[in-house]
Amino acid sequence: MFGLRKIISAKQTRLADAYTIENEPVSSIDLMERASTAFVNEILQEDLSNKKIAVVCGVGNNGGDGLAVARILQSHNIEAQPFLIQFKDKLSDDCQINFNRLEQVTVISSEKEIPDLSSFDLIIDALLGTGLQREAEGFVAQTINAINASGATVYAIDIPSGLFCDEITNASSVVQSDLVVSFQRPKKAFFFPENNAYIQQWRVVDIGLDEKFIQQQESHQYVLDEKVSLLVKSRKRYSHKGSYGHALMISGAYGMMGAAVLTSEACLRSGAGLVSSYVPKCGYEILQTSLPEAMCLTDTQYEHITSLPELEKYNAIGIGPGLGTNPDTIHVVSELFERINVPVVLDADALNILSTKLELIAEIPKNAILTPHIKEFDRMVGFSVNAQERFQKQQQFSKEHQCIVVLKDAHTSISDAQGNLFFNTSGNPGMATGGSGDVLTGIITGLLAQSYSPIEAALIGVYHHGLAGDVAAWQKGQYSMIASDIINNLRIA
Ligand SMILES: NC(=O)C1=CN([C@@H]2O[C@H](COP(=O)(O)OP(=O)(O)OC[C@H]3O[C@@H](n4cnc5c(N)ncnc54)[C@H](O)[C@@H]3O)[C@@H](O)[C@H]2O)[C@@H](O)CC1
Ligand SMILES: [K+]
Repeated sequence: MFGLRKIISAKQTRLADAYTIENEPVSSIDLMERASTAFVNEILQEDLSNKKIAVVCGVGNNGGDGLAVARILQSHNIEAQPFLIQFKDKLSDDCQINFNRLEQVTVISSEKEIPDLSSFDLIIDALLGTGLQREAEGFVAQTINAINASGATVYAIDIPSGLFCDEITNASSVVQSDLVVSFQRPKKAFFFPENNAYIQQWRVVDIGLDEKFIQQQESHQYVLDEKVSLLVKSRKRYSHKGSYGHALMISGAYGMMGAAVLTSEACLRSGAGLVSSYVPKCGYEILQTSLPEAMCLTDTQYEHITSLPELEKYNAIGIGPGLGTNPDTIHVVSELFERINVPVVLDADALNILSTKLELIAEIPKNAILTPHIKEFDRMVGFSVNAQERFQKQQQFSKEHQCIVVLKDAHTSISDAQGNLFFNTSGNPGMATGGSGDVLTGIITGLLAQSYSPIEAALIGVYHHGLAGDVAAWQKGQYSMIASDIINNLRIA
C-alpha cells in the first residue's frame, strides 16, 4: 500500500526464500553467502580490527549464516572465533557446508562445555533465527544465558536467538542484543515494546529476496519509512495561499497556551496555506505575538474554551492540545462532532474528554484521525496485557469506528478502517518531551488542510515528525532537545 514495504511472517519469509531460490534462480548456499556478506558489510561500517569476536552458531541456517560470517570476517583479517553449539546431531545442509568451509570450529556438544564468553569484546549471535519452534530451554537456554552474562557487545544475525518472530515471547532465555541486522524485512517482533530489552537497535539489509513475491503475500502490516515521501506532492509553481487550504486549530487554556502556539506553528510548517487558531481570551496576545503568521480567534471566556467558532471556511480542524477538561469545555467536543464536515484530528484533551464520555465514541466523525499515546488509548478502550492485544484493539477500533488511530509510542503504529497497520521507523526517545504530541497534531492537520487523504496525512505526518525529531536529537542531543526543535527541523519536501 502506497509503495510501503510489507512486514511478513517467519513462514512467509521461508516461502520468499524458496521462491527466490527457484526463480532468480540462486542456490540456497549462495543465498546464504549473500546474506552473510550483507551482514558483514553492515557491521564493518565500524572498525572491528582490534576486537576479539566470538561467533556463536546453532545447527540450522541461522548457524550456517554465523559460520559463513566468521569465515568472511577472517578473510578481512579480523579475529573471529566460531563456536558450533551442537544442540542437535544433524546440521542443516547449508550449515554443514559452511562448517566444512572453515578450518577450525570449536564444537560444543553439551551444557558442561559452554565456554566463558567474557573475554570477548563482541559476540555474534547465530544460535537460532526465524526457525525458532519453541521457547529455548536446557543447553540452548544455557548458551543464551552465557551470551547475556558475558558483558560483551552482542550483534544478532536476523533476530535475537530465542525471540519469536511473529508473536510475544514469554521466555526467560532470549539473547539481549545491542544490534540486530535483519534480512530483507524487519520482523514483527521488532515493533513490540516488550522486546525492548532484546533489541537496542535494528537495521535491515537487502539480500535480494524477490520483492514482488513478498509484496504479494497476505499481510496488512507495513513499514513506515522514507518510502512515504512518494506520497508527498510537489508544490505548484503558480499557486497561492488559497491553494493549500485553511486549517483551524482549537487548543489552549490558561497556563497551557504553549500547546496552542506549538500546534499552530507546526501546522504552518507543514505547509498549510492559512492557519487560524481558536483559543480562550487569555491566549490572544500570546498567540499574536509568538506566531504572527497565524490568525487568532478567541472564545468569549478568558481561561478556557466554552464554544466553537464558525466552522464553514476551514478545510481541516485539529482539536485537543492544552484544551483542558473543564466541565464547560467538555460539550465542545460533542458539538464539534455534530457540526463538522471536514477532516479532523482529535488529540490530547479531546481524547480525554472522549474517555470520560464513552458514549461519544460512537459519534466520532468518519475518517477522523485520533492521536492517543498508550495511556490515552487504554483509557478509551480498556487495558491490554501486551502490545499484541493492544494492536488488535487498535485495528478493531479503526474498523468499527471507520477512523484512523495513531498510537504514539517508540514505534508509532497507525491503523486505518481497512485493517491495515503501519509501523513508524523514525523518531527517538528525545521526543518524549512536553509538546511533542501537540506538534504532531499540528502537522497532520496542516496536511489535511492541503487535501491529503486522512491516511496519507497520518503517514506523512508521523514519519516526518519523527525524522525532524531525529535531526533535532542530532543537533541538540536527546536530553536537550525540546518540542520546538522538532518544528524547526521539520522538512516536508
Ligand atoms: N532459508 C534461506 O534461504 C535463508 C535463511 N537464512 C537464515 O536462516 C534462518 C532460518 O533458518 P532455519 O529455518 O534453519 O532455522 P534456525 O536456524 O532458526 O533454527 C532451526 C533449527 O533449530 C531447531 N530449533 C528451533 N527451535 C528450537 C529450540 N527452542 N530449541 C532447540 N532447537 C530448536 C530446529 O529444529 C532446527 O533444527 C534465518 O533466520 C536466517 O538467519 C539466511 O541464510 C538467508 C537465506
Ligand atoms: K540469531
